[in-house]
Amino acid sequence: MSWRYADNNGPAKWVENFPIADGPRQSPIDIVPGEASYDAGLKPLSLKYDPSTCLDILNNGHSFQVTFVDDGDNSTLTNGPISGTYRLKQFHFHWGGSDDRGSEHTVAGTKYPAELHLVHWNTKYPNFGDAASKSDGLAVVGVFLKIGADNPNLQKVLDAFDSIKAKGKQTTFPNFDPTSLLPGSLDYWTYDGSLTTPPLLESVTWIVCKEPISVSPAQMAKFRSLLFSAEGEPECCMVDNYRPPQPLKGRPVRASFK
Ligand SMILES: NS(=O)(=O)c1cc(F)cc(F)c1
Ligand SMILES: [Zn+2]
Repeated sequence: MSWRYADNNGPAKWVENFPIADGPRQSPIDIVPGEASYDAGLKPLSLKYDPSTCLDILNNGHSFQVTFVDDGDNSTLTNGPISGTYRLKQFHFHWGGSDDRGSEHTVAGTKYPAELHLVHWNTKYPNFGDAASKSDGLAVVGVFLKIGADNPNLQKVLDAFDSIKAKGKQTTFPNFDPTSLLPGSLDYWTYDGSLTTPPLLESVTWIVCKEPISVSPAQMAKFRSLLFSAEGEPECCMVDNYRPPQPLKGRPVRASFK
């Protein structure tokens, strides 16, 4: 099914082919800080990434993603709200057609221009695909991007865009350290949710960082230079590739900080 983000194939239509879109633990959500409950039992996040596991960068037609070798425990997430070890599989972003929108999660209704997702899978399962179908299979760390100073670490990713402009294009992307994209504080909110794109599987422990990282207006323009379309197809700019907030349906949102 060729889902996208336009009126005819976007988030409001996904339920036709993916009925879980109306499920009990869908993502993203609007995070209301005043309604989150501080949980002193939540541990700090332990993110330990090995740049040598960074493999390539790909335009998959919905976003671009940087993919990692995940055949060992070289790049992992432990502690935080999760138990066990989760391996980094890929990271990708969601962004808007202008700086007033683009993030998937919102904070008391505030939209950020973009949101980074670092996707990890639970090593109690044999691989990512299997984990993605389990209620405790995935853990995604979300980081908001806020307009401000140029971000030199992000620029390394943007510099690869000329090679992956169209859907299906891929190029090698060695030795990138995703730690360089994390904010100074790893204070976070956490709740049980889902993939925010089809198949919308309800297998994600969401870990959303309170502190954003910076992105400059020129860097945001670079995000918008990618295409949803493949070579030879009519050019369609890759923008507004975000799902809006979904009903909380009674789920608790916990904060790791006061
Ligand atoms: N956008 S997201 O992080 O929820 C996500 C991650 C993933 F690995 C696959 C998906 F289809 C969606
Ligand atoms: Zn995502």
